[in-house]
Amino acid sequence: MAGPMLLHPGLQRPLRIVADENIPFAREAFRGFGVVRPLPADQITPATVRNCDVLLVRSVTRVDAALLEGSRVQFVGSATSGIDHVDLAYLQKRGIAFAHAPGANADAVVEYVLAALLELAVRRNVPLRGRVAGIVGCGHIGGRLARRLPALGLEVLCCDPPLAEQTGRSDFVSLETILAEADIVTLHVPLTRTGPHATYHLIDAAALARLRPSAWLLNTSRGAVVDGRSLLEARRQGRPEAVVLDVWEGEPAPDPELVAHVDLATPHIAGHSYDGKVRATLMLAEALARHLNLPLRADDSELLQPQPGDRLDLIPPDYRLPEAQWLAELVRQMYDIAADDARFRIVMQNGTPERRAERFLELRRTYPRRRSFSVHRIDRAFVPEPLQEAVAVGLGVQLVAAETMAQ
Ligand SMILES: NC(=O)C1=CN([C@@H]2O[C@H](COP(=O)(O)OP(=O)(O)OC[C@H]3O[C@@H](n4cnc5c(N)ncnc54)[C@H](O)[C@@H]3O)[C@@H](O)[C@H]2O)C=CC1
Ligand SMILES: O=C(O)C(=O)[C@H](O)COP(=O)(O)O
Repeated sequence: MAGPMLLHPGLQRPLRIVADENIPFAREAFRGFGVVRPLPADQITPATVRNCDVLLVRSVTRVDAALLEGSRVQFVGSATSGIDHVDLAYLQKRGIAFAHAPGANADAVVEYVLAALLELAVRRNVPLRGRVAGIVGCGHIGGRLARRLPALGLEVLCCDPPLAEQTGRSDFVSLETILAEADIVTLHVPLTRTGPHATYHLIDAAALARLRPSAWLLNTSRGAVVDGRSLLEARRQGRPEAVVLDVWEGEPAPDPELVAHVDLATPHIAGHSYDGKVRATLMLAEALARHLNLPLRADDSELLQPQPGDRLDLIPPDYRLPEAQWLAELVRQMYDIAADDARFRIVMQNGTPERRAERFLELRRTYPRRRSFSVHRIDRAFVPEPLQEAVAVGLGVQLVAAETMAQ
C-alpha cells in the first residue's frame, strides 16, 4: 500500500477527503483519489466538511442535514456495519452516494462472543457443550456465529423475521421461542426504530421476564436494542444469570450502575479487530472507486499479513484441562476479554459523566491491535483429537503440522 501519491488517471482533479482519524490506513487506501485530511471525530463539523467531496466516518459521527447541508460532499462512507448514525433518507434526497462495510468486522464480533462464552463457562465452571444458543439477527455476524457454535457442541436456534420473509426459509424460530428455550441469547440486529421489525428496546422488561432465569444475555449490537433500565432492575433481582454488554444506551456515557451489574463490560470494541478495521477501510475505497466508475480493486494482501509484533503461534494448554477451560486458555492468547473488561471497569468507577465519556472514547481510540483468530495457528499434534473440530471450525484457528510451525 505504501508508495508515492499517484492520482488515479481516470480522475479530473484530486478529491478532498475528510476521514475520521481512527479509520486506519485511510491515507494509504484513498491516496489515489486525492488529498486525505484525517480529523478527530469531534472535529468533523459542518465547517470542516463544507468543502470536501468525500466524507469517511465511524459510528460516532451523526451524518445528517445538520452536518451536510450546504456542503459539496458527494460520497459518504462509514467504516461500520451498523448505519443507525446515518440519515439515509437525507442522503438520498440530496443525491449523495453512501457505502458502508457490512461483514468487514463480522469475524471480530463472532470472536468476541466466543471469548465471552468461554470466559463465562470458566468462571461458572460449567461446560458450553450441550447448551442451546439463541441468535437474534442472523446476518453477517449472527449467520457466521450460527455456523461456528455447533462445532463447540452448542445447539443453535436462529431468529430473523426479516430474513425469514426474504428467503422463505423455515428454519427460523420466533423471539418467543428463543426467550423460552435458549440458555444463551445473543443479539446481532441493527438498531431500527420504525417498521414491522423495529429493534429499539426489543429486549424490554417483558422480554427480560420471559428469559430463562439461568440464561446468559449478550448484546454486541447497539445499546438501545436492550432497555437498560429494565435490565438493571432485572439484574438487581439476579436475572438473567449472566450478562455481557459491549454496547450501551447513552454511549459514550453508559450508566455506571449497569456496568457494575454485568459480568463482562466493554466499551463498544467487539468489532475492533485489526483485520476487521483494515477490511472496512478497503471496502470503502472499493465502493468509492465503483461510484466514480474507476477500475480499482483494493489490495489487502500486504496489510492482512502478520504484522511486526504479532504473536500468532499458539501455545497448547495443558491437555488435562476440561474442554471449556482448554479452549478458554487458547482463546486468551488471541483475545483476552477479561482484560478489556478490567480496563473498562476501572475507568467507569469514578469521575463525572463527562470524564467517563472521555475515557470511554479514549479506550476505543487507543485500543490495542487484536488479530483475527483465523491468522493464528497451532501444532495439530498438541490439540487433543476430540477438540480439533472445536479449534478449527468453532474458533477458526489454523491446525498445522509441526514442519509448518517451524517455518
Ligand atoms: N459492537 C460492535 O463493535 C459491532 C456492532 N455491530 C452491530 O451489529 C449489527 C448487526 O451486524 P451485521 O450482522 O453485520 O448486520 P446484518 O445487516 O448483516 O445482519 C443483521 C440481521 O438482523 C436481522 N434483523 C433485523 N431486524 C430484526 C429483528 N427485529 N429480529 C431479528 N432479526 C432482525 C436482519 O434481517 C439481518 O439479517 C449492526 O447493525 C451493528 O449495529 C456490528 C459490528 C460491530
Ligand atoms: O461496525 C459497526 O457497526 C460497529 O459498531 C463498529 O465496530 C463500531 O466501530 P466505530 O466505528 O465506532 O469505531
